[in-house]
Amino acid sequence: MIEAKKINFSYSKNFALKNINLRVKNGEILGLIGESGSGKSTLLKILSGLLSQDSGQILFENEEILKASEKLVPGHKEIKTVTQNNTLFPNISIAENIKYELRYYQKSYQEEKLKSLADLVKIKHLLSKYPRELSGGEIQRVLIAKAISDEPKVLLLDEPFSNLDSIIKKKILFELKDIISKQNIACVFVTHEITDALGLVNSLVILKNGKIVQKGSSEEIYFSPKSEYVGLLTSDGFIINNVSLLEKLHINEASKILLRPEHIFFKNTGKIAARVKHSIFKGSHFEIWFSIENDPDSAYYFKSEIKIESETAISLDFEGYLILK
Ligand SMILES: Nc1ncnc2c1ncn2[C@@H]1O[C@H](COP(=O)(O)OP(=O)(O)OP(=O)(O)O)[C@@H](O)[C@H]1O
Repeated sequence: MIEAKKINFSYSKNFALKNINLRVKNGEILGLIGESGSGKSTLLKILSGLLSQDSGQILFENEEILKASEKLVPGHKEIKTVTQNNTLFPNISIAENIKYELRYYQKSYQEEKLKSLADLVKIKHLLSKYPRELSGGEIQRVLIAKAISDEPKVLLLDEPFSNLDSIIKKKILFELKDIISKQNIACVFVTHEITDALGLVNSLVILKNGKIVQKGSSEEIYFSPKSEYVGLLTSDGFIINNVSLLEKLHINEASKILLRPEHIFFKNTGKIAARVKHSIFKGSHFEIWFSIENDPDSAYYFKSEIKIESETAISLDFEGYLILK
């Protein structure tokens, strides 16, 4: 288990992490989400022992770990981090790069482990190549294999899947979740792609300007965002807080709502008159962008199985939108 207690840290006057408390149990994944510059990577560096907090503690298996400034070699051997940076040795093969992590084990174990890791992240065909011969996504898969090779107790993932194709990414995410649960690893997963995180994590922490603004399960965060910031971070959506517009939309019970595409229904008998502006082909569906008839500057979209021509007059209903405080 890894835990952060009352962590404070600042680089300068411009940015600070403030009173960060979080805990990740063994076998669980905590998703760390926040806009660019909110402090996700900084927090990960503190958790991994690469950066020293100004105050507060990091506990690993209930014991405080030394700060980076208190150690000869920063970091912790049971805590592995994967970032987007290529940290492979350039002049040895991919197989040798991975086996380097396993250098204290017998040769037969190294070979066996290499084979199972290569199967897992689909890099069998790359083992004899050199890092310079690999694409960005292939390097990321090798880095993941390296990080989990020595079965760490804590795995910190800083957007390590950003270069992967969607199908292989999903496959690796599911398999990684399985490994984390079977090997009882505590994992913190930083991502911009909230859709990657929602189904993967056991809990989510949302950061804004170095502060935790909401914690909870994916469902809690998605269905009960405490603020505009959290609501818009977790999915596409529109904030409506203009009273006269809310009235025009027949929404009387709130002064601010989050309207997501899934809350908008195309109905012949809908209460709201709208006009289609664009139909954008998205493969599995069309994004139908429209404006409200009596507010021509408004721009919202819903998902539709069929294309609807621009300038078509349609009627809509809004159901299930979230009321924001
Ligand atoms: N070494 C540094 N020295 C000074 N300021 C820094 C340093 N590293 C990061 N910062 C600043 O600290 C803030 C938080 O940066 P951090 O990289 O933790 O954000 P992030 O949430 O991971 O962002 P992103 O999603 O863009 O990677 C930013 O304002 C950044 O400019």
